Amino acid sequence: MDSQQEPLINSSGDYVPDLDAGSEVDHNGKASLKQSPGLFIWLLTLSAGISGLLFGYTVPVMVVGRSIVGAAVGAASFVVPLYIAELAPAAFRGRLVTVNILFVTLGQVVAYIVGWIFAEHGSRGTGWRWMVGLGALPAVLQTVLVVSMPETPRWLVKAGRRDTAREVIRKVTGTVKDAAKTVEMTLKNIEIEVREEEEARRVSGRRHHTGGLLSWVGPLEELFAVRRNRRALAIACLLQGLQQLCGFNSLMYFSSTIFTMLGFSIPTLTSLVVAITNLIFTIAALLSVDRIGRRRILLYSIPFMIIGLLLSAYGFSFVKLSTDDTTTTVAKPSAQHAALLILFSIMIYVAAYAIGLGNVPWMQSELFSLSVRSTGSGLATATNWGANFIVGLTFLPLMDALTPSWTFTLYAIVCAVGLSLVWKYHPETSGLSLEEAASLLEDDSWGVRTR
Ligand SMILES: O[C@H]1[C@H](O)[C@@H](O)[C@H](O)[C@@H](O)[C@H]1O
Repeated sequence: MDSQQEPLINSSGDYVPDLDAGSEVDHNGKASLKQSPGLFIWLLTLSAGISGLLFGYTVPVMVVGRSIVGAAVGAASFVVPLYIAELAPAAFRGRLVTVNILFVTLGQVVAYIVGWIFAEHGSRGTGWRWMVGLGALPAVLQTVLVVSMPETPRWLVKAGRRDTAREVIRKVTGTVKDAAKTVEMTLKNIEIEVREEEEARRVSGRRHHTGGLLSWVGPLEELFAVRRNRRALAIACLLQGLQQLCGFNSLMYFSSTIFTMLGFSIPTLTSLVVAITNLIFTIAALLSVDRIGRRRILLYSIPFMIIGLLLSAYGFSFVKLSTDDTTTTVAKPSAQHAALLILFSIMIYVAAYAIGLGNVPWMQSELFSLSVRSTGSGLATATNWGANFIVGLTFLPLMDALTPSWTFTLYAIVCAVGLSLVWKYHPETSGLSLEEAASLLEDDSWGVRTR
């Protein structure tokens, strides 16, 4: 497999199903997260994909296998944060969505370790099959757990199952002070929003197809026809696009290639440093995102990403490299300081990413009102995987064509543009109920207080 096939296999398929999954969950009371056939399709595709990777002997079969796994992962990456956001109490929503990302980053660390163990000690012929096959274990665990999970209260209210919705809210609220009052208020807010949306739809004359193949048309129309929905979509896609176009996953996919070029003796272990930094700072985000706020945490962290990228660009200007990953070009001793500088600046970049851009975009569902929440989140997730695909495919060619220094500078420019757009358009949504957060985008300043 050459360096061009590798990113193709890495990203193929991940963004394909998100739109579909979006309409599956919007459903207007006809399907649900748990009962939907989506779950079973997801499981089937995941098993089929993993089998393709396990038993495939040619690159095309592997691309197909990886695409199928990608389809399942794409759907899950959008449904899981949406489900968490709809279920979580406002004060903990950011933290709970970040728990999901924490497990993603933990999974990445485990994957690196498994990869390293099989690369060092496994058989050359079959070791890689174990690497991909072991991915089935967490999927099976997830399947077992999903069966016992409740529907979200918002879906239940829309489906006319008010008492069950109250029961779920009660369970989630627990025994906090004034719990009974909180439960009734939450339920009332959801009901008001559902009623207002039905009323708005009636006035505008828009009709939603309930269920069936065309169930995605109504929410899609409404997403583009209503100003606040368009704004929500613009912000969600901006963040998801930025999360990938800032270049982070080129480090995830190619850090061992980069560290080999820099002359580190065990590049897989050095890459592990990247994954572990990501994990540790995602924990920091978990502890602070609801307190600091989504907007502020992005405004504080993206400048450090820019600094990290520019420092690496500077470091790369001292090292002469070849991006051909089949040959190991050991850097001269004079370049060793530059290599350490690059490692250090990459860690600054990764830490800053993990605190902000790594997780805030996944809180996208709080920007959308209920009727378009899953369609909007689906489109934004598709933007994420689309951008991921582009970055995976272009990283090595860019390193060749522009030099590593300019490639990292380019990512810094993307971050700077993103930072200014976040400053201008991203409102603070932390601590607000989903209903309050979505209504922020009504006003002309997009809910942004720039002071
Ligand atoms: O939020 C996650 C996380 O930051 C991962 O580390 C990254 O690989 C994913 O692309 C991103 O969506």
